[in-house]
Amino acid sequence: MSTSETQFSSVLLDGGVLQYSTSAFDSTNRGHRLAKIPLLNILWAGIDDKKNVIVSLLDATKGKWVLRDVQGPLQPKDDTFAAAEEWTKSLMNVAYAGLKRCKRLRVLINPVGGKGKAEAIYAREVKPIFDAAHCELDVTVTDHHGHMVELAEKMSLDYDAIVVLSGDGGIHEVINGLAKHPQANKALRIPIAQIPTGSANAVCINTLGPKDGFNVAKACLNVIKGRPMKQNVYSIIQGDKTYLSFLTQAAGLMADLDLGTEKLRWMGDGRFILGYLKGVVTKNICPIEVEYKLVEGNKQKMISVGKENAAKAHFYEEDASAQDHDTALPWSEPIKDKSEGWTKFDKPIIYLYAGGMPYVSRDLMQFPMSTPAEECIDVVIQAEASRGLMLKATMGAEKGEQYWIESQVYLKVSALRVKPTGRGNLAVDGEHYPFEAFELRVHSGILRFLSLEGRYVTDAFAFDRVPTSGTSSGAKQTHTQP
Ligand SMILES: Nc1ncnc2c1ncn2[C@@H]1O[C@H](COP(=O)(O)OP(=O)(O)OP(=O)(O)O)[C@@H](O)[C@H]1O
Repeated sequence: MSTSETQFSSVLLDGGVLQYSTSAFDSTNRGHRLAKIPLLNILWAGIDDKKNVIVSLLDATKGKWVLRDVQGPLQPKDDTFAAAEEWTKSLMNVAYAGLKRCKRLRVLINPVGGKGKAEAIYAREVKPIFDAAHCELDVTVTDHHGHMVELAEKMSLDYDAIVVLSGDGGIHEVINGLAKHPQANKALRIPIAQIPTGSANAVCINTLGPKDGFNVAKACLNVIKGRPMKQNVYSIIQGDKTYLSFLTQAAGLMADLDLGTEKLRWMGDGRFILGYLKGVVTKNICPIEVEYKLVEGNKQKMISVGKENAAKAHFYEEDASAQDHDTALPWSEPIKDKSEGWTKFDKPIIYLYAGGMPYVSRDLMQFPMSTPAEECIDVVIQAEASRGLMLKATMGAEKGEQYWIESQVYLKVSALRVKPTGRGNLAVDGEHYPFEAFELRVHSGILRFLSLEGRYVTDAFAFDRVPTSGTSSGAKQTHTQP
């Protein structure tokens, strides 16, 4: 791309970066700072009514992400205008290469999730960024629990993405609403993105990485520039009801710590640590029987596949609109294989935790082997262990180090059955569910989350760690093989 020889002479496009001297746009700026902005961060380039060239961008050069308009007046010569127009068009082409511009967004805001600041965050940070990218916005603020289910169930399907300002409970409601939509197959294929305004915000932590998981501006950039990434969905059949889940199913300590700390939402994700410590002190045995269909139970084998998958992008190649939307939803078909191929877990359990994304919160990478690509769900069963070992499991939990603890059984399964034998808590995607028997199945190729990288960002996990002997070797897990 050529640059204009007028006031754009110091603007360069080099290696995917827009590089400019601040004086090129702003003659009042005497600093002449050299700014380098990745093309990814360019939201818009154009010429306004007053003949100002404006480039809207997210500037992260000083650590904090700031929405910035860099602009400069055109010189009153026709050829300058033509050159500037060509320049802005070229910049837009490279900044949006292969991507749709001016996305139509269905924005749903939960005003009570997390610290209860979603509406203020939307007005102050989110809307200005979406406006700068010329997105078309259709916004609703929820007014009761379950409202997102109702909105998703009835929504028009004419959107490029559903943007959820909420925690993971909001996403859970959206997918369950979409599943009830008269055109559920098509509805569930609309890409979903989260803006982190809940407590755990696992969708953001996994797709943007733990460092940027609470970065609202980057989450907005993901909405604008992200592409649909594969995301498994799990059907949970409980009695005569079917629910969908995308993140976790927890019973025992891990459910108690989530549901038992809901009144502490003001603490943000700190409430989960408090809940875990309380659970270690009481160390209750979870009254459940667990059966599963094993896909892989060897931690070392999982590591080699996991490492490969973690480095790849898992974007959908096909156009979502080209899908056959008339096929029956997979979970509406009856379960055929009632009895064959199931393995029963035969030890006392402190908790059962199944999940489809590595991070369940910023402080806990519970499922480091989880990738968007596999047709299975990762299951962790914490067999009865000493309090010391359970506390040890918190050390390095943000890097998934508890994976190596032997008493933590780690499995990849294609189906899971849980049957309570007493009283307790069941949390699905962090939401409260009846503590009753359920069966879970895995479904791939339906749901899409927006992502910039096409993978879960698990760089903190040491895939190349050499197992040592002793309580944390983990590699000796063999009793779960079929
Ligand atoms: N206007 C509202 N009034 C009351 N409850 C609401 C309203 N809107 C949404 N909710 C409920 O708020 C609950 C919590 O939402 P959400 O899960 O998104 O936040 P969180 O629990 O703080 O975050 P996370 O799930 O990331 O830990 C959900 O059960 C949802 O139904």
